[in-house]
Amino acid sequence: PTKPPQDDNTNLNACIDHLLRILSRKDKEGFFQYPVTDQFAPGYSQIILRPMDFSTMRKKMVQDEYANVLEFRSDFELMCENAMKYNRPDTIYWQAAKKLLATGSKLMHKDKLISFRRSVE
Ligand SMILES: CC(=O)c1cc(-c2ccccn2)c2ncccn12
Repeated sequence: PTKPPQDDNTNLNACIDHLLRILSRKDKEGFFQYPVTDQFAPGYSQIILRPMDFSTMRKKMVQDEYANVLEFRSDFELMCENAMKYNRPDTIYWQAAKKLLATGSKLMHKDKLISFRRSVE
């Protein structure tokens, strides 16, 4: 008999947890693990209106706030884009964000997500 469909987020959260582990492991300096504070980054909260970081993504996952992987990917892209907006291109933060974004785009490429989705159905 086929497995009954799990209407909870078990499969989705397992997939997001897997992606979170891979992506946050790339952030060796720990720049993206927690919310950026104004004391580290003067004026940050005035410039970046939608802050995002790995700990917030994990919290959203646990609270079942992601309906699919694309919503998770949007938060990941927002986190990288925030860093490339607030910081100048010659900073370690900007360069780390660009590198991380490239890794995430390859990992969560649309075609990959479609074939993965078909494999778990
Ligand atoms: C991600 C980011 O923009 C960032 C992280 C940090 C950060 C993250 C952890 C410890 C210290 N700084 C930061 N500091 C100054 C300016 C920007 N940042």
